[in-house]
Amino acid sequence: MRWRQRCEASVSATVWRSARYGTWVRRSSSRRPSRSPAQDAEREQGRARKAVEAVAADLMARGNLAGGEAQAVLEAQAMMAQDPELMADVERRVAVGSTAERAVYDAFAAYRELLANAGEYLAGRVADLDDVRNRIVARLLGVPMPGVPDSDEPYVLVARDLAPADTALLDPTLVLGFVTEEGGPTSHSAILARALGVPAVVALPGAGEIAEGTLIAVDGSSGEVFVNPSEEKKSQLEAAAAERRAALAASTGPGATADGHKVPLLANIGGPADVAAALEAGAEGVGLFRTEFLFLDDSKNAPSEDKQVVAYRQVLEAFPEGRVVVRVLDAGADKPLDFLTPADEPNPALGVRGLRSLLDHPAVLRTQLTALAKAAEGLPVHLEVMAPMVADRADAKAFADACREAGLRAKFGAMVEVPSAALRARSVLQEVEFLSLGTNDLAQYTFAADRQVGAVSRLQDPWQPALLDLVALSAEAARAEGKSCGVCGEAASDPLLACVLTGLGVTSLSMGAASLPYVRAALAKFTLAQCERAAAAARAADSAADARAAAQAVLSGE
Ligand SMILES: C=C(OP(=O)(O)O)C(=O)O
Ligand SMILES: [Mg+2]
Repeated sequence: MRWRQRCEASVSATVWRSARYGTWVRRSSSRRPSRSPAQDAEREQGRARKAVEAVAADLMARGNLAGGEAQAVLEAQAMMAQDPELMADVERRVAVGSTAERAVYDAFAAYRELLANAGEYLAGRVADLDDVRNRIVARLLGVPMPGVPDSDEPYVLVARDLAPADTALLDPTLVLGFVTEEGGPTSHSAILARALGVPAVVALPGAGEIAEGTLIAVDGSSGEVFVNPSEEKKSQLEAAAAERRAALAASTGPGATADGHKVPLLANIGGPADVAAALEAGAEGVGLFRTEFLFLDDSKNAPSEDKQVVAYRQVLEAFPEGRVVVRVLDAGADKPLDFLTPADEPNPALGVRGLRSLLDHPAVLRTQLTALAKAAEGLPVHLEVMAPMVADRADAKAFADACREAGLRAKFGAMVEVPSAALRARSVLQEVEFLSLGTNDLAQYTFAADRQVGAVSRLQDPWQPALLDLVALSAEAARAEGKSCGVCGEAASDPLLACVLTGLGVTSLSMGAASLPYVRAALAKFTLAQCERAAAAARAADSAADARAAAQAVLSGE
């Protein structure tokens, strides 16, 4: 039997027996607690506060033990637990009669909805929030915390989903791989699996049917899980894994092809908390700083200029002399904000979002640009600022004018997320100095396939030749204008596709920190001419699957 699911996590393979994550414990604390009225509000509020503090301290302690990327994730979780607004909400709910556990559950539910609707990146944090809630509720109920199985034997962990707090302390000599039924490419279980260096396949339908003790092979590079694999399959996978490990170990320094064509490898970050992981993975800078996180605390008002200056400066200081590309607020559609996004749009993805929304609220854009200008003052960093959802030259001009008016000393750029901007890239480039391809939205608008609707995910595949054509058009236009054109959508994090994008003429690649070593190793294996041949072969195909196979065939010399 063989399951197949898109590659979501690390790129190596393992063959071992499965063991199940303690889901019963998880369920006991993730179920909504009953609503028996609290007798003594003050006492309940005290219990809630104590539980929150204990869970935050436990998460911090686990982070200290784990170090590295896991520490940043766990510290972010501890901050979620201690969020003053959440605590105030819990106390309000207790004051009107909830028990502490029920109040925690309901307050987290409200926050959860906000995150889930805030776009792919932030939606990926929902699992972390759920875990914090489960831990607090478990403590209040006096039941054991969620946890991984105790075992002296190495095993492959099969779970509905994994919490960072458990994943962080896993011993990679015991846990040889993960398979989860839930989660996504940006979920922390996938990210931490990559950091641990074990193969993982996430969001695999039917994973829960794998019985404890079954022999399974997990191929993180293809996203395949083989149940009871043949001897031949086992040795094939083991040989491929050994080869990849050797390539990864040899991959350091700036991104470049085998013949020295430089392709700067940059990190996508969602805020200062992601900087440590980016540096550790050797990011040469930041290619996409999503600034939406700053706007989530208060859905009614924009954050003050001072608050923004502090957050931006923290990021800029981390990359002295490096390049940091900041994207101005991308509100609307999958990232709605009450004070900016019209409530009654019949089709929000085609409505007032991204730059359109900022041009309708010039004061919000002005504050953000002024804050960026102040944050960069006196720093040697190469600041670049770009706008999401630029459709044409007029959009690009309006953005560049706003940047100039704010006194911003930076390069101004346009994201290419709307097909019209790719088709008329040379015209857009008359107003701005660089392009950055947001392939997630570009796929959505090219194929009229909502990125939040699973039923049309076939069309969201960045290997679709039509998408590759638009990438090529943008890169050619930038080259003709002597300007740069990077990719900051998910496409850049697929090592094989990264080689194809390079062959199409893209000048930098930006991705989640965890993908950087894999992309760096893949690029270093091939010359620019090979990447160009792979790109031509992919564009000549008629489907995403054929494009991938054609590029693979060229690069493996078939
Ligand atoms: C990078 C992109 O932006 P986001 O995913 O934040 O919309 C994109 O659309 O590819
Ligand atoms: Mg986008």
